[in-house]
Amino acid sequence: MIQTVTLSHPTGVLHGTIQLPASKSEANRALIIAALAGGNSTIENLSEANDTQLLQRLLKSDAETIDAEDAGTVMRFLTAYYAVTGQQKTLTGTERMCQRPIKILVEALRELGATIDYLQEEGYPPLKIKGFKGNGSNKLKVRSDISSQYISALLMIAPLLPDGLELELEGKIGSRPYIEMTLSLMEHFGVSATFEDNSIVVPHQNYKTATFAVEPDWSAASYWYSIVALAKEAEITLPGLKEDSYQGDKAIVDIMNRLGVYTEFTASGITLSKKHCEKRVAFDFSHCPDLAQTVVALCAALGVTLEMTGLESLRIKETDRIQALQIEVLGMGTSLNEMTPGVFRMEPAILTKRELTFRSYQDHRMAMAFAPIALLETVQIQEPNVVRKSYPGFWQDLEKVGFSVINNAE
Ligand SMILES: O=C(O)C1=C[C@@H](OP(=O)(O)O)[C@@H](O)[C@H](O)C1
Ligand SMILES: C=C(OP(=O)(O)O)C(=O)O
Repeated sequence: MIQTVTLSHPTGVLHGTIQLPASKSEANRALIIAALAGGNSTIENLSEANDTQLLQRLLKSDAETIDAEDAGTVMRFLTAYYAVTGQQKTLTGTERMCQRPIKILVEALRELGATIDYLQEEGYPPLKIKGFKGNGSNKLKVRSDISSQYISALLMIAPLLPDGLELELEGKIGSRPYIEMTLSLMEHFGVSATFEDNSIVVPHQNYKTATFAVEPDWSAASYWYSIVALAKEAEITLPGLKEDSYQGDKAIVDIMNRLGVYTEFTASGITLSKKHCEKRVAFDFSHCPDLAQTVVALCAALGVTLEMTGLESLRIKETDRIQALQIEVLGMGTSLNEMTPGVFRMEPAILTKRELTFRSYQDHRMAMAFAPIALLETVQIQEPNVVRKSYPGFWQDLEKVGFSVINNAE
């Protein structure tokens, strides 16, 4: 039996204030660093995202077998955390998590002295973390064009290594703002590092306890930008969002300024309102990959010609997000095609027949990206519970601004 949610909006007119969930990316870094710091740090506004609630539980768990479920940062960050703290653990996850590569991180940790075995396929979870014997190595070359999470995981444990760590990043540095977020949170907890060109140096040092307040999630804000863009009339206030945020997904401000949404920064957050929308846009998602689904769904709904680069990392996330998008936009009468390697293009819809039932592929961002289309016509989203990963209250927030949200089982 497939659970679905049926969405519509009676008027297309929306005004309201929405308190976004806290950033799971910031929260999960703060949890790992606070655990490495020892003592009693305080993390304020900890995210209600399942990825964060899960990590908080697992860090307190004495279990030998740890299930990271579908949470990438939990899997990657805990692999490094258990290694450096010498904890013997079996680390597993969902079927999809065991298809998300982790070889780059495991090989780096092995070079530093960790003993880690693959329990099934070489290069993938589940892992058996068996111990750590520092071997004096503190210089690593690590590929940075697959996932920044490997880099962030190594950086957070780096100050505990006897001689610190010197990382040389090889290849294109993807999702760079997440690496910078990691270094910023490390600094907040007393650890200094340098990041010049493709080299990051973290001397041996101790973390200090601290108080850290997690910001509201800019990735979650992207769905509210889409809602304003598709509304007949709208003014939505999102308290707590800051222009000088640690989060790279604040890039949504400039992206959506071209797609019909104006952002006013106020002392208490941001207020979104409608403005002119361009008919042809091009964006590079190399440093904000989690925004791509939001933008594809919106441009398909608006009939905007969209060209995109920087989508490589989407293949190995909660689902193959490129393939999922290519399938789902077909139901909207358009297609997303790779014109040349790495360059994707989507033209305005040419078909009028629209089958607006969207699959979510066990991916929270597929469900949330396509939901705003309910402002144009009734939409069904399958497996709506996937939003718990980052934004458990998403459907309830839609109801706060007048959406009809009907849960049903097909
Ligand atoms: O470090 C993080 O918190 C994240 C990094 C990104 O992954 P990649 O670095 O694999 O692109 C992003 O997609 C993910 O949602 C969260
Ligand atoms: C890819 C994501 O998260 P993770 O990699 O941590 O599973 C996401 O939240 O879009």
